[in-house]
Amino acid sequence: MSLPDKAFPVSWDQFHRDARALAWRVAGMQREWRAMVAITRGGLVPAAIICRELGIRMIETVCIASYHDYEEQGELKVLKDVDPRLLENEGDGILVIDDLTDTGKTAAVVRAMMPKAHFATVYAKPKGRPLIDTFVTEVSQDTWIYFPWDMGLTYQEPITKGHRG
Ligand SMILES: O=P(O)(O)OC[C@H]1O[C@H](OP(=O)(O)OP(=O)(O)O)[C@H](O)[C@@H]1O
Ligand code: HPA
Ligand SMILES: [Mg+2]
Repeated sequence: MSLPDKAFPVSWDQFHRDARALAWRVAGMQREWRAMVAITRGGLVPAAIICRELGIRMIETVCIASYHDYEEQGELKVLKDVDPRLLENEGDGILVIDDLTDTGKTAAVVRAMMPKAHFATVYAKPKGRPLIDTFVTEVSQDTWIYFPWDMGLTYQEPITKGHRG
């Protein structure tokens, strides 16, 4: 696996704030949503925060698996489709949530199922941006976002070493 040029680590607290900021943006549209669709697995976390803020109680998933490393994404497999009732009117009135869009491939697969759905992600990279409607923070394409559920507390070397005498 090649290493990313830049790292963007996100704490739980920051993720909660950013997901809430996304909820504020979507709330500003003043639309009634028929349902929320979370793109698993990463979309489950912001979906839980945003459905609470927007009062949405009909939550569905679209389950997608892909092999990922920093630069390459393997083939995408849809493991579970959305309920066919949500596909009515090309997905109009459906709010689709994911943690981020990177190359835009995941969003494109789901967009093909529901072309009129509203796509919202917490973070976006430039290639994925055209595939989604609303996001909070953009990071450069050569940045890897480290989510809090993928991290743990570890010892950090001092920035300047050699203080032990
Ligand atoms: O725009 P893309 O290049 O398609 O990348 C974005 C997708 O990649 C990550 O999911 P991943 O496939 O790693 O699976 P996970 O959500 O189960 O962790 C992320 O949660 C997005 O769904
Ligand atoms: N971080 C975590 N998962 C990802 C990313 C990222 O920057 N891009 C695609 N999947
Ligand atoms: Mg994902």
